Amino acid sequence: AKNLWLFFISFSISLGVAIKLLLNSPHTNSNNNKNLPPGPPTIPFFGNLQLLKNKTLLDLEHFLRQLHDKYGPILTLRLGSSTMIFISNHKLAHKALIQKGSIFSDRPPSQGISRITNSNQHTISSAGYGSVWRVLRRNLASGVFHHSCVKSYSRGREWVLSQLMGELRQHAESGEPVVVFEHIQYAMFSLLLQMCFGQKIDQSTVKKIEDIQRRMLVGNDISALFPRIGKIIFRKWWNEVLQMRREKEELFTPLIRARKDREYHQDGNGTYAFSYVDSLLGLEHPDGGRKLTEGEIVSLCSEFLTAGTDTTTTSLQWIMANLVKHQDVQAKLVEEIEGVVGKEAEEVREEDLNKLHYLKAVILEGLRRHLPTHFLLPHAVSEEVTLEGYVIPKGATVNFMVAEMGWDEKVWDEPMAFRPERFLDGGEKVDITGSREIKMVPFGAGRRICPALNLAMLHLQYFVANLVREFEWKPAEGEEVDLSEKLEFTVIMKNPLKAKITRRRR
Ligand code: HEM
Repeated sequence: AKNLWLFFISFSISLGVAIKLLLNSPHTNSNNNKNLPPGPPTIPFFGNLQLLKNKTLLDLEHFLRQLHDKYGPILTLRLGSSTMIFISNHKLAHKALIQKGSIFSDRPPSQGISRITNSNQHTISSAGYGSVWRVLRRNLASGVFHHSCVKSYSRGREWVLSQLMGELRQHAESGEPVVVFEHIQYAMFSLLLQMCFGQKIDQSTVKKIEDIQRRMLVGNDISALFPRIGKIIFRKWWNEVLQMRREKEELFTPLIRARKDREYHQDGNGTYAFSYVDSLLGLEHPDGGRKLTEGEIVSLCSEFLTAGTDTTTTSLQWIMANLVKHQDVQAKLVEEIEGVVGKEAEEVREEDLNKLHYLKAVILEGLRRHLPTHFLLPHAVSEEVTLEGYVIPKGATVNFMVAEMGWDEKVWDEPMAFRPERFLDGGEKVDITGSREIKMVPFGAGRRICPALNLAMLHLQYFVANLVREFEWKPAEGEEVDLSEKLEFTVIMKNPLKAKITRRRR
């Protein structure tokens, strides 16, 4: 069984999703007589074994869709003693995440090896709703992602963009089709590494860190199935993960120590004002005011990189694929950009982005139609609570099917079409934070909303604008853009986009 709910990967997965959820929600037998949300009949002791037939999260999603048609927008599934609630409807999600946000913002406890990789739930995404989470999240959201701090990385973004453009120009000149995913993934990774460690990192270290992050993500945490004895039964696997963790510490620790005694200033040469590590080194742990340990900082940096790269890269690829498929949308976007920056400008600058309304509409449509994470990370309730008259017991895992919400025919006109115009003036108004109402919430909503929402939007706008401004994107010869989905850590393109690019100006 796979445990890609280990961390961000809760978005991905297989039949193990169900099993892992079981482990995340112990001691819920006492829920039998409560008025839980409806669901299919269960087999005593085992629960809904049909869940296990779903090999991937995409299968599970299809299965859940059928159940929602039958039982309504909120349903209960059980596996063993675990209770899992699934919510597919935007109004209910709003009630839970916003109106009852203080109760629905907890996380299920981590099991197995994930306790080691997240330093005992000392990362933002894994921490329960309490003081550790609050301190870590505030540090990231209002420190590192503060407008002025994000702005101080604009030179980093320019540098990464120029590297990316250099690689793509070679393809344009040779006429070789480009598999854009590989290039944007590397670019996004180097960008986040700079923000994390405050310095440009050489290519071979970037590759090594990328590799170790990936290996840890795809690993199977079988040990989580048997929290008490997993370490003994799956000794080999356990040791492998510990070894990977050591490798990660060896790579990260020198980068962390390098920040310890330095002045934070921008020297114009790739050293940036204030990095994530700098903020963590200055942070006081809520338990007794101690500093964070190096191990905890490693886990937090790792979370930062994982959370930020796959999500953004996947979204970028989906958006570019749609621009290749819908040449009219691409042409309209180029026209808008050229109207704002002029035909000969070197690049689309960050200051220009706010003037590009169609660009924003294209990004939003990309996020609505091809959400990289079809589910939010699993939530839990901090106390028993009622929702729509149903009891949500403490210990249950609450899962929000956010992709479904963006495809709801009752909310969206022709939801499966790619039509950015819907977001233009006079079109469908949307608040992607979901505070007022939920229509599409690619970043979640409420207290656990993605703290990097603005940064992620900036990255998407900046890269898409520059990619289409510099090159004309067409399908590679003999290829069609195939929008089939495949689940890895996020929902990616089954057949990665292959495009032929030509420069728009010399
Ligand atoms: C297109 C890009 C992105 C998307 C679609 C996205 C989406 C999400 C979603 C759906 C969640 C879960 C919310 C919940 O459980 O209710 C989340 C959480 C989180 N994201 Fe993002 N994200 C993106 C980029 C980033 C970036 C760039 C970073 C950091 C560098 C980041 C850091 C985090 C963190 C730390 C959390 C955990 C928040 C918490 O539990 O309080 N994300 N994101």
